[in-house]
Amino acid sequence: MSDFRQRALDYHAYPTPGKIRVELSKPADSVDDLALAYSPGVAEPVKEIAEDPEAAYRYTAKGNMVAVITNGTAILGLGNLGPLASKPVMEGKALLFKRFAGLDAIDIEVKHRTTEEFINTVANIADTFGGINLEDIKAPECFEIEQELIKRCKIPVFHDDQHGTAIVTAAGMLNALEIQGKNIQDVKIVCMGAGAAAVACMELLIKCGAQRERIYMLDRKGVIHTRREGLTEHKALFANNTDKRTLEDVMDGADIFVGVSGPDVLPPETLALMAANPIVFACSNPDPEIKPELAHAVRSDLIMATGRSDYPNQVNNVLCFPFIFRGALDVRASAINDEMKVAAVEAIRAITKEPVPEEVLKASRSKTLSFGKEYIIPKPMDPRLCSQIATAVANAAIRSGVARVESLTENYMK
Ligand SMILES: NC(=O)C1=CN([C@@H]2O[C@H](COP(=O)(O)OP(=O)(O)OC[C@H]3O[C@@H](n4cnc5c(N)ncnc54)[C@H](OP(=O)(O)O)[C@@H]3O)[C@@H](O)[C@H]2O)C=CC1
Ligand SMILES: CC(=O)C(=O)O
Ligand SMILES: [Mg+2]
Repeated sequence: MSDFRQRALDYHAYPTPGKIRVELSKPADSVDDLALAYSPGVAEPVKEIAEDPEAAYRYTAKGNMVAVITNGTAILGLGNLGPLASKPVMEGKALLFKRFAGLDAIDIEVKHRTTEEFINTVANIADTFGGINLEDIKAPECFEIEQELIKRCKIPVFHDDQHGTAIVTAAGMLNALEIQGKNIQDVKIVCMGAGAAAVACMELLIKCGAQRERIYMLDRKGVIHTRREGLTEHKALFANNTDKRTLEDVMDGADIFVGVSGPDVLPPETLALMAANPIVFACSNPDPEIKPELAHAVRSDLIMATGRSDYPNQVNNVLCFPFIFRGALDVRASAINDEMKVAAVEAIRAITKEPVPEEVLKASRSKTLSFGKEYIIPKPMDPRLCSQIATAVANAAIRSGVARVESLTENYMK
């Protein structure tokens, strides 16, 4: 067994199995404490909440708690390994919510027969939480699940693999284009993968100025084109009127490659076909579409990003989901809308261009970091992410009318 694999297993197993636990926020030592916490005292907030459901935010942990909910059908790039196998990833998301945004998060892995059954399960427990982060649910079911839950729930519902990924990709991409001296309206984009992350990333890049007809999306069968039959609704949105059929065909002269598919699907000789000064986001986890070492060996004019922590330029939704929920919950937003997503993109971009604090250099084991090819996006451990993204998101929620409090109270890392 490799040293890293053993260390990863030991990290999860010792000294206590798993990565999260519940802790008490009130004293529970004396008879008096118990009389307040449980019977008879607990009856008082019960009656208040029965009269006014909003009182749950005052008397329970609801307002600072996110549910991380999955069915385990698209666990990272590992595929459909089922709900229980996804638990380490979901506990990991909960760890990141707490570590980076002070939010309490609990993982819920749902076994179900039909999409409707999954939706009903989540809708029926939604009121317990301040927000719902849907995770690692495969396309195309993820689209219907998210839309239906947004309709049925009074709290923000956000499919992280769609929108968290898209927000971070858009922020990193706009910064990378600036460095490469290219205009988003002119670039030819290849997107490997046509699932949750791919569709949302491309839709957000289009909102940022990319031209739909200059995007070539591929799934396991190759290029998605207008003469292909049996396309799902979301793939059909990206059907290109082209004679190109293979990855090699579309990579010829491409400016951008976004990989949200699976490991090692981009051969170095295909990368070599790209236009001058290309941008490659190989975001499949844990193994990217091409290893950075291989990519840099064939292109010295490249900007390269992966979804991993152990290379420069980590384009990963961890830069978004803790902070967008922090901002949304701080103003009790009823939803996470496009205005809030754009505010997050802009805040992430802006932080990258500011001087990097010493503690971030230390934590990322870097001597220097400044806006450039090896630093297109902030590091996840940067404490400015929480305050700046959450504030921008909360203010966007207030401006766009989905906040349920009138002003933002500083709530960070409570
Ligand atoms: N860095 C980050 O922040 C994030 C990275 N990701 C990564 O993106 C990938 C996809 O996740 P997600 O969108 O949630 O999953 P989905 O299951 O929704 O979509 C997967 C897509 O990838 C395609 N695909 C898989 N393997 C290949 C292959 N060998 N060649 C071509 N296409 C392939 C599938 O094709 P088909 O439709 O034909 O089945 C499908 O369109 C994962 O690797 C995941 O780790 C996801 C979210 C965030
Ligand atoms: C990062 C992430 O959410 C994924 O790879 O699925
Ligand atoms: Mg995911």
